[in-house]
Order: sequence, then structure tokens, then C-alpha cells
Amino acid sequence: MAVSTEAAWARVAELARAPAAAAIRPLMADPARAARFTHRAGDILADLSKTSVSDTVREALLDLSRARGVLAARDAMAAGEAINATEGRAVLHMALRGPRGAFRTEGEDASAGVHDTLDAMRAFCARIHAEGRFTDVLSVGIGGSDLGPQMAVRALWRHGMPMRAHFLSNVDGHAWEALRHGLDPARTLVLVASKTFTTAETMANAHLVRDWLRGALGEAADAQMVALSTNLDATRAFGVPGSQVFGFRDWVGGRFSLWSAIGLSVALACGWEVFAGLLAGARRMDEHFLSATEAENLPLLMALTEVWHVNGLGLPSRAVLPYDERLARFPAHLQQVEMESLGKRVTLEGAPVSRATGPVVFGEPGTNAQHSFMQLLHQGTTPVPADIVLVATPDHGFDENHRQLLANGLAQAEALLRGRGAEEVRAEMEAKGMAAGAIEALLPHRLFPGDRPSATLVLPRLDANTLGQLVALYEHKVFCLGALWDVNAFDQWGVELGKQLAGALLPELSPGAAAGEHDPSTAALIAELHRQRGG
Ligand SMILES: O=P(O)(O)OC[C@H]1O[C@](O)(CO)[C@@H](O)[C@@H]1O
Repeated sequence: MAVSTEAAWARVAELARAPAAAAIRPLMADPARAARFTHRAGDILADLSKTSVSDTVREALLDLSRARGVLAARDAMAAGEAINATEGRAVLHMALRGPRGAFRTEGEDASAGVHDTLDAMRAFCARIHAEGRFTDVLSVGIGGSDLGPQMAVRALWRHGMPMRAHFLSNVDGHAWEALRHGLDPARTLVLVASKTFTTAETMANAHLVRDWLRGALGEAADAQMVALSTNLDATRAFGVPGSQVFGFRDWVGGRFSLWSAIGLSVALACGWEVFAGLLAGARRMDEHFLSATEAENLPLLMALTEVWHVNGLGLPSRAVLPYDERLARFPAHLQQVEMESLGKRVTLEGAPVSRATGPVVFGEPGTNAQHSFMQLLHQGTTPVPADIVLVATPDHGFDENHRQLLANGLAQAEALLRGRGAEEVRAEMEAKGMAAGAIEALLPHRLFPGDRPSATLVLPRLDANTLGQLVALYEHKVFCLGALWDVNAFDQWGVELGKQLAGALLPELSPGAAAGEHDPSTAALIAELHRQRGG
């Protein structure tokens, strides 16, 4: 019999109150556990066994998923329903990588426009590559109009690919200052990537870059500006020739827009086949997400594991550790995808949530992370679940390095799980001939509690297809968490207030400007900045 949502949450809470709820090591005594908690989706293998999710807990979590109707919500998303209720929009990033005719919304074929745009993007790339005039592409954008493409180019660009890509996001002039000296205006194609084409930072930087082009090339410079946006009026007003505007629809959320025209920088820099491979990989994960049963649905199982960590065990953060330098920007991309989606405090109906929602997500590539923040994961007071991403086969020939990399990734997960008890630490120090007093003094500092959770994802190799699968896997995980927590994962009202206040503060920072009404702290800081800036 189906359980109610409240009964399902109560069952999860009850299991989490059990004395050994957070213990993982006893579960690992079961030799079949690793296989039972390891899942495949497309080319990705995910070992979720190094967590305290027992079979009983998993059943309770699956009951919760059924009670919350997660798979029905998934189907509503795929059917083009306006599930982004606060913005009255469908959520159809899957249509960006789906086959023609696959997705509809409001009675229209959403895929038709997608494929028209893809055709235009492909033809544009072919022309730019054939002409050979441009060696560099500069993409000006921020947030979802920057992080996804930047992450993908970092992961997929190889020497010999058609163009070099650069990304300008921060309104901090130092970012442009650092970039512009390395660019030849005559050989740089500029993309202004902005869903709304109103984002202050992007528009400020777009003007800087256009001034730079015009300074070098005169009015002809405008011909090498390209716009990627839903706001065609604004791109026209900015003066971008219509043939160089690539659009998308408002049912593409900014943080899910890598697959849209926003991904043009990937296609230009890496080649069309790479961009097409990215889309194909994401589609492969979509097919898994849309067809797998609850018990085999990897995005859902990862979401349920997160529910256990956040709501069951009260763990407020998660680390993302790709053991691949090419995935250096993957944690940054996920930070936006996850935290902008799930950093919510009211339900879809507008009531305060009754339990914690999105955790803090942070990360760095391994092994660098080990020499940075992993100390806290091993010995800090609050466990931080870690996602460890391994790539079995590298693209380079330095196999010894790669073995070291993999050994370190595996070792971190093992160390988090196993910990290190007093007997082992004492024996090690005794073997080194240390005095008994010194051993006892050092002992507490050298203990590792263990039982710290991690998930290990293994990709056979990192290419466009597997990267597409990986990114889509996390997108769908976020969707499931939104459905489980009953929050809208597709709006981002929380970014508005800061934008508005920055707009109000801007004139107050002009020389001699009068200060507006502020709290005493902000007022004093404005006065101090005026003093230090000499005005
Ligand atoms: O693409 P746009 O409209 O310039 O927006 C950039 C980013 O700003 C946000 O709206 C808020 O930071 C993100 O959701 C979005 O990805």
C-alpha cells in the first residue's frame, strides 16, 4: 500500500534516529553490498555503497520517492507542463538534446525550433571554420551563460581544435584587462551570451569589448559580434546583425542552457562534432532518466542518498572531487546548478519548508583538493559527503601519473570510510620507536573517525559524450531533489535583491555623490571607500 508523504518522511527520520544510523563499516561486512549499491547509467558507473544507506533505508527512501510522485513529476516535466510555477514556464532543457518531434509544450513542437537553431549554429560554425579568419572566440556572459560552456571547453578542448576559447564573466575590469592583451581584435569573434540580454555585468562587459573592437577596426567591428539570447529585441537594439543572433526559449533555465545556443562557444572552439557529442551524451542520460525504474534510476538514487545525508543525518554540505584536471570547472558548474536550484526555503505552494533543502556544494579536482580542504573531511567535526569522479583511461601517455591519480581517488574514499583507530595508530608509532608518552600525546590528533560517506563515479574516458552524460546526470538529480523537497528548482528569486541594491548603490559611489539610506555598517563602508578612493 502506498504510504503518505508525511509517513514516508517520518519513516526516514525514524531510521535516521537509530543509534548506528550513520555507520557505514558494519554495512560493508556484507560482501554483496558493493554490487547491490553500484548502478550503471549509460557509460557511467556509480558506486553508492560507501554510505550508511542500508537496504531498509533505501526502501524507505524509495517509498518517499513514490509518495512524493517524483517519477510522475518527471513525466510532467517531459510533457512540457509549466512546472516552473513561479515563472509560469515549462522546463524543457531535455528538448535541446532530444530528437526532432520528441518534446512539446503549449501545443507546439518544442524540438522543431531547437533543431532549426542547431542547423543554423552548425552552418555558422562551418562558415567560421572554413573562412579561418578567427583564431579566438571570446564568450561574454555570466552564471549559466558562462559556467557550463566554460566547464565544457575546459574539459574537451584539445590542441589542434579549430579555435581557442576565452570567457569573460566578472564585471571586475581586471578580468578584461587580463584577457585583452592576449587577443587580436581582428581575429577574435565575440559572443554575447545572455538569456535575458539585460544582465548588468554582461552588458557592461559587452560594451567594453565592443569598444575595444571598434577602437581597432571601426564600425566594421560590429559584424564580428554574435548574440546568444532569448531577448531578440534587445540583441537588435544592441546592433547585432540578425543573421548572427542564435535564440532559445524561456523554457531553458540559465543553468541548464549549455545545450542551447549558449553552447556555441563549445562548438566554435572544439568543433561541431564535439558539441553534437555533448548533446548525444546528455540525451543518453535523459533516456535513462526517463525510462529506468525507481530502483535503477541513477539520478533518483543519488538524490535519495542526498536526502538521507541532508535530512536524515543533518549533513549540510557536499564536496565534488573530480579526479581529472580537465574537470576543473565541473564543481563550479555544479555549484550553480545545485545551489541556485535547491537553495530554497518555501515549498511550491509558498509555505515555509519543514526540513532542510539544498546543501552547500563545493569542490576542486583531486589530488589538489587533498592538499587543501580534505583535512576537514577526514577529521572535521561534521562529515561532508563526497562525490569522487574517476576517469579510467586518460588521453595522455603518462600512465604512471594516471595510476597515481586513480590510487589517490580510491584512497580518499577508502580513508573516509575506514578511518583509523587507536590500535593501528599506536602500533605505527611504536614501530617507529617513539616514546610511550609522545605516542599517547599524539594519539588523539592522529585518529580518523571513519564512517564518512562518499559516492564514486567512474567514467571509462572523458569525451564529449561521457561529459554530456555526467552533466545531465546531475541536472536530473537536482530535478528529483526539487520534487522530493517540494521546492521549485527552476526559479532563482534569491539573486534579485542583491542586483537591485547594487543598482541603487552604484550612483552613490560616484565622486561626491550623497549617500542614501543604509544600515550603519553599509553607510560607514561607503564613506570609507569614498575616503580611500579620494572622492
Ligand atoms: O543569461 P543571463 O540572462 O545573462 O543570466 C545570467 C545568470 O544570471 C542569473 O539569472 C542569476 O544569477 C542566472 O540564473 C543566470 O544563469
